[in-house]
Amino acid sequence: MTSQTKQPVLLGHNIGIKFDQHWLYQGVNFQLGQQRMLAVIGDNGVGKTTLLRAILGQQQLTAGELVWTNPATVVRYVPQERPNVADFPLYIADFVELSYDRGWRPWLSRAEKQQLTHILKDTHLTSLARRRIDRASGGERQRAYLAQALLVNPSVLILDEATANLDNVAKYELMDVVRHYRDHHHLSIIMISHDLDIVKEFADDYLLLSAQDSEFGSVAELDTSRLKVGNQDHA
Ligand SMILES: Nc1ncnc2c1ncn2[C@@H]1O[C@H](COP(=O)(O)OP(=O)(O)OP(=O)(O)O)[C@@H](O)[C@H]1O
Repeated sequence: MTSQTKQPVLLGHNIGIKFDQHWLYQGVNFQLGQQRMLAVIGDNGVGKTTLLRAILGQQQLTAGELVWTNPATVVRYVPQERPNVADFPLYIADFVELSYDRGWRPWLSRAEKQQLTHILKDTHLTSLARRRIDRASGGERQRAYLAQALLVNPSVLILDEATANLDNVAKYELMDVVRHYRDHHHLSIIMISHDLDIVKEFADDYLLLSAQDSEFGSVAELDTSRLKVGNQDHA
């Protein structure tokens, strides 16, 4: 069975969102397939982040529904890199392990330590584990956010313009790790991006949001003439 014929992880049916009597969009249909990368694209202000917020349960839909095939799906989020946001006096390894809910235990279990070591290696942070996060480069910090999200073995990862503000090398380093987890760790991904090069290189499917006629399809068939976006993420 190919990943396309597997049961989808998330279905969006006839979704509409309205603020102050104004519809952002209506009749939006899409699906997130297992081990697929879905790019959410569209003009500034069309409502991409609002849709992600709905997927994360932080925004009510005005119409339609979002259906998780498995309601216990573990979802994690990687934000946009913002210079000076990560102003923590923490080592990268300590920052990454903040994901663990350790309860009353001040230490990590052996399995947790092994998982941390593994994730730091996969995100190319092993040699940087004792570097302070506030002194890391933007690309390193973004990989630390990614490592933090991956530490708890999510089945869905949401990237909100996660490559914005990164140089080309750092963008591809980050997305290569995401792709590896899609292919080898059963991860499904939803990413907002204004970077068409990244979308074409890494995404399988796209959801083009628009006030009039949103469109869902395979990236291989994406007609880029409908897009105003360039190949650069914006801040
Ligand atoms: N809670 C809210 N109440 C009223 N309007 C809102 C609310 N949340 C978002 N909006 C409006 O909805 C529109 C879509 O916002 P959103 O941030 O989802 O767009 P976007 O496509 O992610 O934009 P960008 O590409 O610029 O990041 C904007 O005009 C925003 O001001």
